[in-house]
Amino acid sequence: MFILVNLKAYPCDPIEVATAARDVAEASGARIAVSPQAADIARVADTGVETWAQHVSPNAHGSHTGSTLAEAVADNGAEGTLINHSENRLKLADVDGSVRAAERADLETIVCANNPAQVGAAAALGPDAVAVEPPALIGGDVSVSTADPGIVEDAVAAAEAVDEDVDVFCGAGVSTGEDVAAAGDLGAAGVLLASGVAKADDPEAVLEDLVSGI
Ligand SMILES: O=C(CO)COP(=O)(O)O
Repeated sequence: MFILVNLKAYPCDPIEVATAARDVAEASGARIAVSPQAADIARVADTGVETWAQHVSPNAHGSHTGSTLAEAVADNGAEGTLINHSENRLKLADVDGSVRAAERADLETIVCANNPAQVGAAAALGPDAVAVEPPALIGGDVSVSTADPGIVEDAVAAAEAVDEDVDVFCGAGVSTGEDVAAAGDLGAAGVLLASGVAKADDPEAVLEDLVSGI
């Protein structure tokens, strides 16, 4: 199970989370990555933790003010990128363009989707993985794997029907090792989470609990 911590725009210390994630990953052998604000990618990557961007734009080099260039995040240490999110919704054509931009820059890709139908559409674009995250459960206390296990199973089936090589992650409300174990039992290859770590008083303790569920 891959644990990807999306820091969104939370007011946490990205370096504190990154060093905790690095240490827990090293001690446990688990794969843990941190996805900070774009401006923090280089210093988060400097800690040695696996670092992901939260977004890349569909465009390549050129006259694109305000874009987040895939090549730029890769040059600054990102190894992968999230694409699309319930909180940053893209048109399908832009999801496609961002997956292609990430491929050009050798970034691994996870496309986020709200439901199994979107998972199928996203899987057709050939990312490395898709993540199903029901918007109503994002930021809540109950994990998707407990509140709506069927949506995870349906997402796994939807992706498999389109492309067996596309992994499925789940996210929303994940905060414990039990949540991670339940997600794995439902067929997820990893979890995407945010508030459980970004808002924690002790991010390292939460990460240690999370890896106990792998
Ligand atoms: O949106 C999410 C990760 O991308 C999930 O957020 P929470 O873990 O805060 O529910």
